[in-house]
Amino acid sequence: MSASLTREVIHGLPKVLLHDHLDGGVRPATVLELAAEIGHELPVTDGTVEGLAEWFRASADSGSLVRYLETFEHTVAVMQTREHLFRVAKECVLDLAADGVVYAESRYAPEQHLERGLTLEEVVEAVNAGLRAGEAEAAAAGRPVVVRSLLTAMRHAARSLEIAELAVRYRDEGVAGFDIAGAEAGFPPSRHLAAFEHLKAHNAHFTIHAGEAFGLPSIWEALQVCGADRLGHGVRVVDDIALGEGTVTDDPEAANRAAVEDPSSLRLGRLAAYVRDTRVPLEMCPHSNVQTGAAPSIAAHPITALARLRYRVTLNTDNRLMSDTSMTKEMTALVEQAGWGLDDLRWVTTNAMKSAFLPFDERLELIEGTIKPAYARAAEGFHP
Ligand SMILES: O=c1[nH]cnc2c1ncn2[C@@H]1O[C@H](CO)[C@@H](O)[C@H]1O
Ligand SMILES: [Zn+2]
Repeated sequence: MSASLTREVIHGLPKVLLHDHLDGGVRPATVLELAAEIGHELPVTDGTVEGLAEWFRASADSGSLVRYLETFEHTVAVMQTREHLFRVAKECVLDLAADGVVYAESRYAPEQHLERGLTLEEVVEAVNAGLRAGEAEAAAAGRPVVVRSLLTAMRHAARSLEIAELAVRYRDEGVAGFDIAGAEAGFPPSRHLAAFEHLKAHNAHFTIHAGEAFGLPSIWEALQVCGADRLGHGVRVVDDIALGEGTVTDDPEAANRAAVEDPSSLRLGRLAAYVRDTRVPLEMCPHSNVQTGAAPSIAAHPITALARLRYRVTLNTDNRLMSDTSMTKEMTALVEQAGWGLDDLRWVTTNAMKSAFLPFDERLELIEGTIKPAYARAAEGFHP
């Protein structure tokens, strides 16, 4: 089946994206134009869109999360006014719609957009307005997409309670939840307990970047101390899955094979079992992980073993600009390099929709009304 599952077919499939950074998906042409407008100096001087796009990709391709994150300086710099935030948010929605995304959660850290005098509220309102404008334009063009935002607090900073309060205040105006991001090592999520307590007191949703650059203690804290609804990445849960004398982490390619041929040869530790038993959604981002060194390659990415073990796996882009990716590209890479088929793509899409921070009835409507029928039609195409 996967032989005819071409990039074009995949492009036409509905997709659900839970983990996409607004400041990680700015169009390179927009970075170039806005940087010139505000006088922000960019690291490449040839003045071409291609040169800048390549600079982001290559700089992010360092094997280090810290260096990957340094590139955000140049997108955050051009997202400091109402007009610019509106434009970036609107273009994000249009780009996602063009990629076949039908539901997305776009995250960003309001505290990073105050350099030119905006308040936190003004930042959120400008992004919201841009998202709504993008939805309207995409719908008018026949590509309807629902986009909600997640407000991120930076884990090295100290504003998480304020940002959590902001997320609760704007929950009925398009903000679906909260997130913690930034360099992981040395900044455990438990530093932000007050924020999580506030969210729980108000029955609000949150996810935490955990188990990306740092391993099991980070995942354990995110779930058992903080109470996260989902895990951003979570890929290092495989440190707690034994294979032979070692773990999946030691030989992920062998683990992917073993998960298909003999799943019982993979033995889950207590934490790995807890994550699977309680159906914790994993927001997995293969290309980003290869760039930051969290995974060796697409073929050997643990997403395949975790999918075969029936974890609640979702597929995401993380940062479309830095990781030079899209949902179509993530899906196509798994089909071409990791043996995924149409059933797998439908499954991760449905998993993501089930795990969205959107009211249950709205999730169900997208699953029943949009996702299932489109995948059923695609499946017929393979069996005429
Ligand atoms: O993969 C990631 N891991 C941790 N932090 C990230 C990742 N991608 C982006 N950000 C951080 O999240 C901020 C808000 O969107 C970005 O500015 C970046 O610093
Ligand atoms: Zn991320």
